[in-house]
Amino acid sequence: MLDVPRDALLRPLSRSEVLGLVVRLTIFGAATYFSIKWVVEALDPTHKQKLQAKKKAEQLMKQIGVEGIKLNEYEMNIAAHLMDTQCIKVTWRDIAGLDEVIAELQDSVLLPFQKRHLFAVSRLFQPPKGVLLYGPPGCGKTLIAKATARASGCQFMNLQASTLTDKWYGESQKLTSAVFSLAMKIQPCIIFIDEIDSFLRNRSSLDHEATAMMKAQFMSLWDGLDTSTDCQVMVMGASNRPQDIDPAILRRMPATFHIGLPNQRQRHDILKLILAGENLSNTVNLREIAERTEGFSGSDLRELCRDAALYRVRDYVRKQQMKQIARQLQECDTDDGPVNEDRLRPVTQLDLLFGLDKMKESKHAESSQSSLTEMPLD
Ligand SMILES: Nc1ncnc2c1ncn2[C@@H]1O[C@H](COP(=O)(O)OP(=O)(O)OP(=O)(O)O)[C@@H](O)[C@H]1O
Repeated sequence: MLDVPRDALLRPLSRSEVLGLVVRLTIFGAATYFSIKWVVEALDPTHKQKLQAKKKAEQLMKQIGVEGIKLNEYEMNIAAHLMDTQCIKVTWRDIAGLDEVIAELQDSVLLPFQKRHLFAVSRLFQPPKGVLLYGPPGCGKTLIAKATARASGCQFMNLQASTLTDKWYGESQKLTSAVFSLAMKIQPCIIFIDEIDSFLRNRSSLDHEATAMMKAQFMSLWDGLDTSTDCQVMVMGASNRPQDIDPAILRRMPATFHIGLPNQRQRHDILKLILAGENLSNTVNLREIAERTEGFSGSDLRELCRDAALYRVRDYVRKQQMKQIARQLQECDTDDGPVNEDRLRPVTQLDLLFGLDKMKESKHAESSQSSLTEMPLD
């Protein structure tokens, strides 16, 4: 053991010794703090993701003109899901056959946002805090959400279920709370949740504790939007399976819009819009195609038209190949004109009918596959 003289232990420390001790303690404290921070960050698998989200969020916030607002780590994470509505290409004119839905949406959802001063006089005029777009896949829900975002002039937060659910224990709740606090900070804001059924589905006893808590918290924060009359935040959900949504959530979305499979008139309008600007032959009769596409969604119709348009490209390529072969056989020189004419023939009714048959076949195969997978195994 070190033999320290008793006097040295008992005498008071000099000023420089105290100063030296304080400096050493501060350096030790700082080194410990940064080492622990470094270890925690190294152990956190989401650290890199968080840094990227922060960078993206900062960039986005600048782009959408939100500056000078202080955000915490979780709000930064959520801010990465904001969309620059000026960059959204979809407008109302890109949606066919849904004029009634669009008019209703404009009156009940957009007007209160756009003419805030007129609506401020009464609580009855407040925009709905929840809107649900529901219907089969491929019928225009996402198109409508995008066009709403563009027309509203609001900030638009585009959330996927996984943004809030695929997180460490406890993180989901912090992120959920960040969704609402960020929306309040940057309001007016629409929080859009695609496939809201997979995110806020019927609560069951099988729910993980964290999921159940996150849902309860989401609802209570949502209710909180109602407490202030000048709050300009709205949740908009889209779903193919509204029957799977928790009834408590459905109650919070009083404005519902059914976007179903298009009827014959709507199919005609959609076909006209999709084929606008295409080189069509005089033989094309879109009424006939609309009549023969019962059960097709807007997205099926787009696929049909795409196939039809491709047939002429295929024909063009074949024709060019045939011409080339003929030239080689005749061994003639090139002054007969260029081999590559750059004009495609117009789309004909036959192309559309071929596209229709192909689409019907693939839909048939799809439905027989799904009926096979739905068959009980025993
Ligand atoms: N009413 C419509 N007018 C014009 N195009 C449409 C319409 N409905 C669907 N489409 C076409 O189908 C594509 C898919 O539509 P959209 O993504 O909006 O469907 P959705 O209902 O959101 O489907 P999902 O539920 O699978 O997300 C669109 O990009 C568009 O090309």
